[in-house]
Amino acid sequence: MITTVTLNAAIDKTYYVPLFTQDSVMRVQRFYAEAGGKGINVARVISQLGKSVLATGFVGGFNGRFIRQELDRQRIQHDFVEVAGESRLCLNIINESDGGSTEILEPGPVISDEAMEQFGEKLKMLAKRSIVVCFSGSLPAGVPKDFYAVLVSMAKREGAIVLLDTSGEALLRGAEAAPFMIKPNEQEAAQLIGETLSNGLEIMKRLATLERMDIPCITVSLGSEGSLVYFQGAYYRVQPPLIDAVNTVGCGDSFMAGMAVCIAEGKSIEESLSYATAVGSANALNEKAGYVNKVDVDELLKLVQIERL
Ligand SMILES: Nc1ncnc2c1ncn2[C@@H]1O[C@H](COP(=O)(O)OP(=O)(O)OP(=O)(O)O)[C@@H](O)[C@H]1O
Ligand SMILES: O=P(O)(O)OC[C@@]1(O)O[C@H](CO)[C@@H](O)[C@@H]1O
Repeated sequence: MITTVTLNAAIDKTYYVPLFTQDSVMRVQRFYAEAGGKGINVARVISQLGKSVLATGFVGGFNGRFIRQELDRQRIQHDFVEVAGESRLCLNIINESDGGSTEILEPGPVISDEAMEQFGEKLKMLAKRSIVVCFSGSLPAGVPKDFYAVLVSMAKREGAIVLLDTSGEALLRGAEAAPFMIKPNEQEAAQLIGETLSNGLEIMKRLATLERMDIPCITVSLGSEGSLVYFQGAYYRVQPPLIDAVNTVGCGDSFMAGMAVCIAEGKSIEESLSYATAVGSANALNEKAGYVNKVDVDELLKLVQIERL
C-alpha cells in the first residue's frame, strides 16, 4: 500500500475568469471544488492511475467533512485525525486570457499537541503496512518546524520508503531525517544549499554533495522544463513533451504520485522518472488540480526524454 500524508488539507477551489484584473469585480465562468492539499492530490492521482492508496493527515470542521465525503465519493481510502477548527480553503484563479494562475492559500487550523500525538500513533500503524509513505505540503500552525523530521524518522523505522515534498524550513529540517526522495523546485533547492546559483545543474550537484544530506534521490522540478535529478551518484535530465497546458497547479503532486507508484513497484530510476514526468504533464492538461487521465499519461510517456548527464 502507498500512504499519503497531508498535514494541512484543503478544499481546493479553481476559478476560471476571462480576465484577471486587480481591484475589480470578476465573474467566475467555471469553477471546481475538490478535496485537496498536496498529499490528497497525490492520493487522488495514484487512485486515477489504478493503484491502491490511503490518505491521512489532519482535517477539521465543515471543510474537513467535505474533504472526507469527496474522498469517499472517489473511493479513496482515508484515515484522518479530526482536529478543532476548519481545514483551509485554497483558491487558484486561472486567467483565461493568458493562462496565468494566482493562488490564495489560507493558513489552516492550529493543531494541538494531543492531535499531533494521536497522528504519530496512526502513522506508526499505517507506515508498518505501507511500502511507500509520501509526505506533502506545508505545515499547519501549532506544529513544530521539525515535525516532518520526526514523522519521516518514524515511518522509516516502520520499514517504509519515505518521499517528502515540502518547502522552507519544513524541508530544511525534514531533509535532515534523510527521506528516500525530496522534490524541491529550483528556488527551494537554492534555499537548501543556502546560496543562489544561476545554473540548475550546479544547484543540483551542490545539493547532492552536501554532507548533511543523505538522500538517495533528489529531484529538482522545473515546470515545463521537466526536472534535474540526482540518484545514487548519477545525474539525469528529464524533459516532458511540449503540451498546451491548461492548469499546472498540482503537476508536482502528480509527479510525486508517479514516483510513489513506480518506487512501490520496484521500477528502475529511469522508468520511474519518465513515468512520473508523464503523470506531471498529464495533470497540466486537466482543468482541475491534481487530476490525470490515464490515457493521457500513456500517450505522453512515449514522448518523455531522459538523458544521463
Ligand atoms: N507546462 C508543463 N508542460 C509539461 N509538463 C509540465 C508542465 N508543468 C509541469 N510539468 C511536469 O510536472 C512536473 C512537476 O511540475 P512543477 O515543476 O511545476 O512542480 P511544482 O512546482 O511542485 O508544482 P505544484 O506545487 O503546483 O504541484 C515537471 O517536472 C514536469 O514534468
Ligand atoms: O500550502 P501547501 O501545502 O504548500 O500547498 C497547498 C496547495 O497550493 O498545493 C496544491 C498544489 O500542489 C494545492 O492543492 C493546494 O492548495
